[in-house]
Amino acid sequence: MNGAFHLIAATSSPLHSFNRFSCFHSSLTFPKSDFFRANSRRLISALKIASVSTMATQDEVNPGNVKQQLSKLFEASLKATVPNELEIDVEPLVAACTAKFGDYQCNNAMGLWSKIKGKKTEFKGPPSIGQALMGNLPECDIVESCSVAGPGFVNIVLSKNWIAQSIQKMLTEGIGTWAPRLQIRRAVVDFSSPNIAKEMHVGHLRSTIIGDTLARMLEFSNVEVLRRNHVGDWGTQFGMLIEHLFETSPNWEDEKEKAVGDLQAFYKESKQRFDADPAFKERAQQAVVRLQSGESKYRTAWAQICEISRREFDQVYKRLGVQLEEKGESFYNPYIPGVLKLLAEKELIEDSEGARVVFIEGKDIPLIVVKSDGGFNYASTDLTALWYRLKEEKAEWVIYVTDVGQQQHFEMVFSVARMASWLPSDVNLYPKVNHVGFGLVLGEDGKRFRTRSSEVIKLVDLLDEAKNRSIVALTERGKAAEWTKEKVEETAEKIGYGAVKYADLKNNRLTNYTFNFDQMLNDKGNTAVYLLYAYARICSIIRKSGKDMEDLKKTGALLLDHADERALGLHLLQFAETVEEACTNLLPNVLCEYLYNLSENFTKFYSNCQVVGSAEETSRLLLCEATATVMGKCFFLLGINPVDKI
Ligand SMILES: NC(=[NH2+])NCCC[C@H](N)C(=O)O
Repeated sequence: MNGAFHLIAATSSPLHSFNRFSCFHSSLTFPKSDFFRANSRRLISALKIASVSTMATQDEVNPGNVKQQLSKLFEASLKATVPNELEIDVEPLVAACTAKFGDYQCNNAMGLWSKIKGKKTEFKGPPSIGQALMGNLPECDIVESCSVAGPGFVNIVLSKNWIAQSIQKMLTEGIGTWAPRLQIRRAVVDFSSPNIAKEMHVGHLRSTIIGDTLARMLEFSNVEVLRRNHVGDWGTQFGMLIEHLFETSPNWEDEKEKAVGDLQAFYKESKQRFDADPAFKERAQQAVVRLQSGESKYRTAWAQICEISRREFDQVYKRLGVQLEEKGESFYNPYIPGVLKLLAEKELIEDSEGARVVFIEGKDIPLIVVKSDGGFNYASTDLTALWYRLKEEKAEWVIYVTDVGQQQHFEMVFSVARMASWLPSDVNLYPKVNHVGFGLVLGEDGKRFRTRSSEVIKLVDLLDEAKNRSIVALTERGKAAEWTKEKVEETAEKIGYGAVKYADLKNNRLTNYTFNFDQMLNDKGNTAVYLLYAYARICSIIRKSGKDMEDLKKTGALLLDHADERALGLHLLQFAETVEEACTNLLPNVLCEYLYNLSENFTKFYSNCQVVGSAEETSRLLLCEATATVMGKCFFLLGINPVDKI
């Protein structure tokens, strides 16, 4: 900002756009319309407000976030437009748009009109408010021109030089400068969280994939993320497992894994005995008590069973490249009595039919925190875990990724935390909690995704199949002859696992999604395979140019003269606000959609603008580089490993 403010010249038709730089520098000349004359004094004060507020908030605003930057400008304009004495506080409503009059739109006029209608102002309706909002915009480098359309929408055309400069700045300073600015420092993401001794199923796969992406987006936003695997390692099922182990393998301690064999089969056997044999059931219940009271033999057997499960889970995490830190249900167990005491002191706990419960306003059923047999349950553990995360780990945002079926459970746990004042009553304030629910994974028959014999699908097998199918596809493309076996395998893993992740993430997470290998591994359409190919193509354009990109970034200039260059540039610049939206609203599909559109924009640019060998080669190579940088970051945030050669 150069300190001098430009005012805007209005044309006779409010629908007609005008050039923002068509007026003066140091002297203020007002447009001829009556409206602007009547408002001249307020315009000047608006400009003063604008200069102050921009300075005061400068370092909070993300330089890559267009929406945020425009909102700041409209905030100043709103302050100037709404007479102070009305005491109306309005948030700027700025959104990207595809209207032919602009790139962004400010939609405040109608809402504002409904608030001031009938009051004494000079406004005659939404269009005149729109005009004023436009007229009161502070001068800036961002906007090229504005116009008012229909019921007061202010359309904004961004300056292509500003778009180009912002991209070039990102190229030299790094894409980290476009990261969201969140108000928090530490978050917990509770995801994956399978149950020990049971199969990790496709629901856990969804949780793992979605949770990892959310954690990555938060980490990109410079938030410290505690990636928590809240494994189910403390249920009553351990009584039957341990008892079965002792009875079937007296030498279990020496035999270790051999004693258990296949954990799922072992679980099934012990469950069958538990259901069929009352004497065994009795012994199993005794075993739970002895385990929970800390008897060493029982603890050792428990740890051994957990270890076997853990190793199986790790095979899945390793394939997916997902980091998690296990703090299972058992971790919180010693803290439960203390936490319940805190709740009791606040008089939140009551006796009900032998159990201890918390009644929650607006809910028909209470949250049971101590069962009638005196034992703790899933809810007592989750309440305690939440307390621990907020109070001990000092997390400011706790996010739970599970299927939508658990929504009610989490709503109740969150309500109790609010009743205990661990959380503010305003759900939008930090510390904050969110349940990130997701729908079912369906098979092609439209039913729950299972094996033909209706067993739970082993995730390792599923991922292996994605990889093997990718090897077949690469072989068909002649890569097996061209590349080493390792390279084929590595590429197939990236494509295969990437395809599974993307197929899940691209849907709105709340909807059920159908698992279909043919669809997700198709190289056309909105798939990871298509996107990975697009990325590899861009890398190869840059490689084949033979230019030193680091050098070009410093010496070359990026211009966006062709319409398709401008469209691609604008889309690149919208990365910052998109990732912020995906992250704050916990919606990875928003980022997927962005990535797909980016690839489409690039294709259009590349088919209409010659890159290598053209007069604009330097600028266009920089645009290719920026596209590869943003795409690469999107892949990273989605947990997909790109390949630069396919
Ligand atoms: N804090 C939590 N409750 N996290 C989710 C746990 C998911 C649970 N183990 C399940 O498999 O359904």
